[in-house]
Amino acid sequence: MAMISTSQTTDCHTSTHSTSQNNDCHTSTHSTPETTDCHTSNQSSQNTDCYTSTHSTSQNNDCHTSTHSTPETTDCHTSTHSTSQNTDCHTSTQSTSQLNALRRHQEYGKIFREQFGSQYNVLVSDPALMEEILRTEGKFPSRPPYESWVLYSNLRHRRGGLMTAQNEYWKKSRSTLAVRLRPKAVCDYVPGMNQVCEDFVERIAYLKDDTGGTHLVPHLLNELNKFFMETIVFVMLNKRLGCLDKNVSGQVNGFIQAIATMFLTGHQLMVFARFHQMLRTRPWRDHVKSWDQIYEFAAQHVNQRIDEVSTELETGGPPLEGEHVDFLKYVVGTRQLTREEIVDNVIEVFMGGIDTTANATAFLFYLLSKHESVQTRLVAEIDSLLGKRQADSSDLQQLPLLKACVKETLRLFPPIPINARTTTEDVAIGGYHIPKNTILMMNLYVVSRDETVFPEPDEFRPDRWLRGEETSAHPFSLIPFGFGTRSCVGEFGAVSLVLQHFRLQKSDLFDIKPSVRTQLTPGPELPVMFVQR
Ligand code: HEM
Repeated sequence: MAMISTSQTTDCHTSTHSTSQNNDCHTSTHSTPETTDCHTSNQSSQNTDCYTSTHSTSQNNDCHTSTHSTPETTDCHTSTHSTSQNTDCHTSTQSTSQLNALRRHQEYGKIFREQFGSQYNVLVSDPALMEEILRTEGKFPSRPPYESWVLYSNLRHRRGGLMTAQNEYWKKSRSTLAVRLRPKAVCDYVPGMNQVCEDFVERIAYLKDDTGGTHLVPHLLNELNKFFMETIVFVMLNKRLGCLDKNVSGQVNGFIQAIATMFLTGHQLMVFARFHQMLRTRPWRDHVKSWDQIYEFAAQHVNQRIDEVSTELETGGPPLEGEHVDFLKYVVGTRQLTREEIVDNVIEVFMGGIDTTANATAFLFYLLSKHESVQTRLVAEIDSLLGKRQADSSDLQQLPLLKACVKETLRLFPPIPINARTTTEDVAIGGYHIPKNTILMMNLYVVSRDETVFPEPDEFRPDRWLRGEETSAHPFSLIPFGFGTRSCVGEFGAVSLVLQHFRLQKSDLFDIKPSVRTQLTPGPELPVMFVQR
C-alpha cells in the first residue's frame, strides 16, 4: 500500500488544494469557474463503504479531468501517491479507507462532488466550510441516518430514536433526553460511575496475562465495550448489568455480541441496504436478527425501569426543584414520549454511546502506551491532584493534560471520521450552489491529518492543546462530537482511574490495524500492556 509522506502532502496542499476561497488549482482550471459547481468524481459503484468508496480515476472524464490543466493535475496526482518508501509507524496505523479519503481530497481539493447512483454527495475537508455548513443549518438539522437502521425500524413499525429521528419527532426526543445527558447532569452520577471504573480496573487485573508475561488483556476492545455499556446503562437506567462480573451472564454476552453483529452488518449494508433487504441477503438477515436481540434484551430492562419510576412518580409526585432525578424518571416525568418512543430512544443512545467511547479509549490507551514521556507527565498530574482518591466531577478542569490527551486522541482517531448533513433546501457553501437533498460529508479525519491545519499532523502531541501552546487552528478544525443542536449528547469519561492502577506500555508483539467498521476502530486486540503500578 502506498503511504503518504507528510512533506509530499504539504506540496500537494499548498500547490494545488487551497480550496474554499475558490482560488485553488481545481477551481482556477475549471471551465465553469466561480460559485457554480464543485468538482465531480464519479464513484465506481459497488463499494461497501460509502465514506471511503474508491472512485475509479479512469471514469472521471467529466468536469474533473476534462477541465483540468493536465500538467498540474498530474504533478499533484503523482506527488501524493508515489511515496511507498515511507515506513513511518504513524502512517502505517492509518486505515486503508482513511488513506483513500486523504488521497481523494489531495487529488480533488477540499470540496468536491461525487455522484452515487442518483444521489449527489459533496465532500468537504476544510474547517471554514464545515463551520459554514453547521452554522447555517435550519431548525431541524438532518443527518443522513444509517439506512439499515431506518429499514429495520420500518420493518418492526418502530419510530427509532435520536440517532435516526428527523424533524419534529427528533426535536421532541432531543429536548426530552439531552437535558439529563449534559455534562452537568451526568456529574450527579459520578460516584456510581467511579464504582463501575473500580470494577473495570479489577477486571483488567484479573484478565491481563501475567503468567505468560505479555501483560496483554485479550479482546481489550470488547472489554472496553462492556465497561462503557455498564456505565451508560447505569447512567440511563440506574442499574448494573453485570458486564464486568468475573462470569458475565449468557444474556449479557448475547447482547454484547448482538451489538457487535449489528454494527458489522450495518457497515456491510452501508450501500444498497434496500437491495439487501429485497434480496434477503445474509448481511440483512443477520442485521435484523441482531437488532431483534438488542431490542428484546434492552426493551425488557427499559420497560422494567419505566414501570418502577412510574410507580415512584405516582406515589411520590413530581420531583422537587433542585432534587437529583435519575435519567429515566426525568424522561417519564415529562410525559413527552410514549413508552415505545422512550424504549427506541434509549436503545439508540446506547448504540450511539458505547462503541464510540470504547474505540476512543482504546486509541487513547494505545497512544499513551506508545508515548511513555507523555504518560509519565500524565501520571504525575493525576497523582499530584488525586493521590489515591477517586476523581470527582470538579477534578476534570484541573487535569489539563488529561483533557489534552483526550482531544489529541480524538484528533488523530475520530471514532466518527465523517459527519454529515443532508441539505433541506438549496444552500450556498464556499460560494458553490448546493441543491436540496445533497449529502454534505465533513471529513473530520482528513482535516485532522492536514498539515496546513495541524503542524506535524501525524504526531501525538497533546501539548498543542495546552495553554500557552494552544494550536492556532480554526475552531472547527476539531469537532469530534459535531456541532450545534444536532451534536453529540454524550460526554467522554475519564481514564484517570486506570492510570492510577496501571502503567501502560506498548507491546512489541504486534501493532494496531485501524479500520472503519461503521466507526473508526483500532481492531479487537490492542498491543497495550497493563503493568501494575
Ligand atoms: C468519544 C465519544 C463520542 C464521540 C466521538 C461521539 C461522536 C458523535 C458525533 C460526531 C455525532 C454526530 C453529531 C452531529 O451530527 O453533529 C454524535 C451524535 C450522537 N451521539 Fe455521540 N459520540 C461519543 C459518545 C457518545 C455517548 C457517550 C453517547 C450517549 C451517552 C452518545 C450519544 C449520541 C447521540 C444520541 C447522538 C445523536 C444526537 C442527535 O442526533 O440529536 N455519544 N456523536
